[in-house]
Amino acid sequence: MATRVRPSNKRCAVIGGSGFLGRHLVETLVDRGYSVSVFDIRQSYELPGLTFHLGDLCDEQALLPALKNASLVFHCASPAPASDDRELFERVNIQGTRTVIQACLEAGVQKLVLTSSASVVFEGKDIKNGQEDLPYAGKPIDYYTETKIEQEKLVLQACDREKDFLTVAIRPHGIFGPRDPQLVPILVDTARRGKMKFIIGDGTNLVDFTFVENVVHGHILAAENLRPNSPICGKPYHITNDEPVRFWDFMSEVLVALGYAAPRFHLPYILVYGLALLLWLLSMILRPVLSFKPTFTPMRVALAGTHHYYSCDRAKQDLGYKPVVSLKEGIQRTVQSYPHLRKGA
Ligand SMILES: NC(=O)c1ccc[n+]([C@@H]2O[C@H](COP(=O)([O-])OP(=O)(O)OC[C@H]3O[C@@H](n4cnc5c(N)ncnc54)[C@H](O)[C@@H]3O)[C@@H](O)[C@H]2O)c1
Ligand SMILES: CC(C)CCC[C@@H](C)[C@H]1CC[C@H]2C3=C(CC[C@]12C)[C@@]1(C)CC[C@H](O)[C@@H](C(=O)O)[C@@H]1CC3
Repeated sequence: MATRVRPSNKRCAVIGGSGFLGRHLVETLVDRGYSVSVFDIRQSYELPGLTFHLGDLCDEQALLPALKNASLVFHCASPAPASDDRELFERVNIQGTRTVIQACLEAGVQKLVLTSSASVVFEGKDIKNGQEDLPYAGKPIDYYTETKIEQEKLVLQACDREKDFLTVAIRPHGIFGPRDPQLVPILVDTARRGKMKFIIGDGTNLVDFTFVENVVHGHILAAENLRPNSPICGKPYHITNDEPVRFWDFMSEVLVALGYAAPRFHLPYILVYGLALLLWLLSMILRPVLSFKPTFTPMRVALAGTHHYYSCDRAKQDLGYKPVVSLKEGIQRTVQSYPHLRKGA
């Protein structure tokens, strides 16, 4: 009779390990002596001793070899928010997450750490020092957020001590850092096209931007504290830099450090939001004949013109979390990592 090998608790799998956050997570896990296997639809780098498994997370048979002998799985894969593709989000974030849970149970995985998002409670209205007990957004601002909500519910509800399967969700907000494909590149592209002259609203709205290494730190603490008797089982945790900053100050600091002018002229929030909504509707109606992607989507305008910052007190208390890199240092390290995005480069 075959005996079931108890997976080593230093053996883990990272689903989405080729992505921005996933790769930072993988590198830190390897540094800390974990044996890591990466599952992704693409391979974006190589590291000695790392095993890559290429496949779609919606395919359980493709997933199983990557989870073999792993006691811990991090799920940080998602289609990019900018794709705005409802069918893709539903397939990957909802159906795919069901498949991930099923595959974990089949492979005997004991812990699943999901990368969720603080946006699961954001409806485009101000959130100041939001706690984890805020209700999920009743009217999510886009399909990405809508499916992140369902994904988080699936993972947290799957937590089952009887089955020896424990889950936890990390909700980061506004991740930035070296190799980010989103925040700084989109900002610079907008500036290069001369569209970063305006501040949406009065410019005093506070938001969280979180340096990627702090997000990684939160994930690893969650994994290491996930035990049958721990209070973190089945719960979500905000992970932020714990330094809310004015959205437009952050944007200006990054732009100026890369050689671009900071935005100066104010435009009323409601006007820009209305225009963004109109453009988005037009792009939907014209989709069959003309494809264009507006820079100022309703989601980006809402994020640029409202307060959205979150308390990470629960993570401090239950996980012993404390940011390891300050906002100032995070911005410096990020800017230095993008020489090709400097003005004139
Ligand atoms: N970037 C942020 O500001 C931010 C903030 C909060 C939460 N998050 C969450 O963090 C996670 C990682 O985000 P990121 O910014 O690193 O994104 P990313 O696009 O850099 O990484 C996502 C990875 O998932 C992979 N992937 C997508 N679909 C897949 C599929 N069907 N099968 C296998 N792999 C697939 C991609 O190839 C990619 O490597 C996501 O779950 C995202 O929702 C991101
Ligand atoms: C065109 C300008 C007005 C703004 C240019 C910068 C934006 C591209 C970013 C500013 C805030 C960012 C952000 C996200 C994407 C990029 C921005 C809109 C997320 C929506 C990405 C997905 C995450 O889950 C969200 C989160 O909860 O952290 C991000 C929120 C901030």
